[in-house]
Amino acid sequence: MLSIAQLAAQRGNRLLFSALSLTFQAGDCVHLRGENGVGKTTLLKLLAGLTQPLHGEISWGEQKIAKLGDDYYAQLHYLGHKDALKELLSPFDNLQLTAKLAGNPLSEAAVLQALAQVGLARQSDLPVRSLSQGQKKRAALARLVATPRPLWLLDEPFVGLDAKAQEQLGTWISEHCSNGGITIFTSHQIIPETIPNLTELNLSVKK
Ligand SMILES: Nc1ncnc2c1ncn2[C@@H]1O[C@H](COP(=O)(O)OP(=O)(O)OP(=O)(O)O)[C@@H](O)[C@H]1O
Repeated sequence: MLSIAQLAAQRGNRLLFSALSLTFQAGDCVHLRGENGVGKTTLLKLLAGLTQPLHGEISWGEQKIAKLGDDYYAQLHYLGHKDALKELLSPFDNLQLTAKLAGNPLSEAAVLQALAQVGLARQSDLPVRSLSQGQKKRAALARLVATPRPLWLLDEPFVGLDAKAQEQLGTWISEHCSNGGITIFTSHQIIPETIPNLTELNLSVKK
């Protein structure tokens, strides 16, 4: 369970939201909505432990994430606007390196299988800089399928993907939540119908 209590966030000198209290249970699949600049990315970064709140607490289970540190990071996948890929390395090397740095090394077969699942079997050895935007997004998404983690925090994960890949990602999100995972994602796009049980959280009306 992920919970936030009396959370307030400020960027620059602007208060984005305050007194935000929410609980996300196992199986929750949440579409974080709201107008540009309302603070959706900021909230995802706070939940990922990448930035600090002005006030309030975020807890995973019974413990504060600030206290859990690496034990909390090992529970989540965060995919931001930037794909966090090393442009000179291949999708294969990127995925293997990321998994190793996170303390979950993957076998060569597991890396290749994940890349095949995201449709990059033929591009697995090309430098990321030579891939299209959608292929780069797929390379980043390979982390989700390669290493199971209960919490997925995804910022605009559908951007750059073709219709089929959007549907596929929708299916993975849906399966993840059906299996007791939590997914919180932002999207200004139409959500694929492959995510049937979606909760909407509009940050504009929570402010
Ligand atoms: N590093 C920063 N320094 C100062 N202000 C920032 C910084 N990052 C974001 N902001 C401001 O914080 C506000 C919220 O930004 P955020 O990216 O969280 O919005 P968002 O709801 O995700 O928007 P969008 O729908 O456009 O992606 C914006 O007004 C933005 O200008």
